Amino acid sequence: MVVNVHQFKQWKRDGRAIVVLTAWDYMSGQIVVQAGADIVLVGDSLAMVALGYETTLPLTLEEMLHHAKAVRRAVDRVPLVVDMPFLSYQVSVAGAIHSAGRVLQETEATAVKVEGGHPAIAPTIAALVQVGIPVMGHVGLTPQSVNQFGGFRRQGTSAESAQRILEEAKAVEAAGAFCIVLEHIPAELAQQISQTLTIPTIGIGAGAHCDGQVLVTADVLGLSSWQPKFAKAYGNLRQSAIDAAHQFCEEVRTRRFPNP
Ligand SMILES: Nc1nc(=O)c2c([nH]1)NC[C@@H]1CN(c3ccc(C(=O)N[C@@H](CCC(=O)O)C(=O)O)cc3)CN21
Ligand SMILES: CC(C)C(=O)C(=O)O
Ligand SMILES: [Mg+2]
Repeated sequence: MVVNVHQFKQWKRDGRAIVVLTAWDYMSGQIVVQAGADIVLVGDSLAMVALGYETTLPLTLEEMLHHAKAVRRAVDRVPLVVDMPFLSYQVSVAGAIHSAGRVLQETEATAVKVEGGHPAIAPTIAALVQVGIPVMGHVGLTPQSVNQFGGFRRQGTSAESAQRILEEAKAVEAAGAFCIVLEHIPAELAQQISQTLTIPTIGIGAGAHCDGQVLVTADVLGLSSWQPKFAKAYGNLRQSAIDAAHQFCEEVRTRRFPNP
């Protein structure tokens, strides 16, 4: 049965962990679907993982649409969430509806994800939900604010900023988001937010008390050239791939491939 986004609230009440994995093309989409992810996220981390940028900021809406369409061809029965790129939703509420509407229309995504909370983004989330676009929120380390933060730094480490992030999370829920990503914040803060909200929290570098977890799939596979400290590699695909490609190079140079 196809899961709809509202059922995840019941999963939270049941204590059933929600697993989110990212994808950036057809092949990575197939891999995470076959692995059994509950939600596939076309994260704007693809700017760094698949396109080689140093931050997520250069990714455009057009580029995201291109990647999300490829992922969609691999994702059939699992909810597909697409990150709204920097500048595609912050300028105005009407602009956000237009951008997010294009994502649903052109990629057949189930929902979009936007970074931030109160006061700037919550009204935008409410407007998207009102026109029928489900929204996943994202607070804490919101990578599109990397220049404001002065690096990909852990957020919510002072009492004041922890309070602000809690308020943002509440505003995101009140605006109608169906779930919320908590990124790179102290575990105790993530626990407090998870206990306060009725929508599920999806942690990344936010401790063990979130209702679900997300990681960038390239990190999980051990495929990334670089990954955050909080990520865990369950494989070593990068070295396996280099070894395989290197073996091909050697066999061609020594005339062992192709065989007669
Ligand atoms: N491969 C990959 N995995 C990710 O999880 C990920 C991306 N890319 N790109 C988008 C964002 C960026 N993320 C990041 C990136 C770096 C740190 C990190 O290493 N933070 C250091 C401090 C860095 C600094 O001060 O500049 C830390 O100790 O908190 C954390 C999250 C998470 N996201
Ligand atoms: C890591 C997740 C939450 C994300 O926003 C991304 O991949 O861009
Ligand atoms: Mg993102």
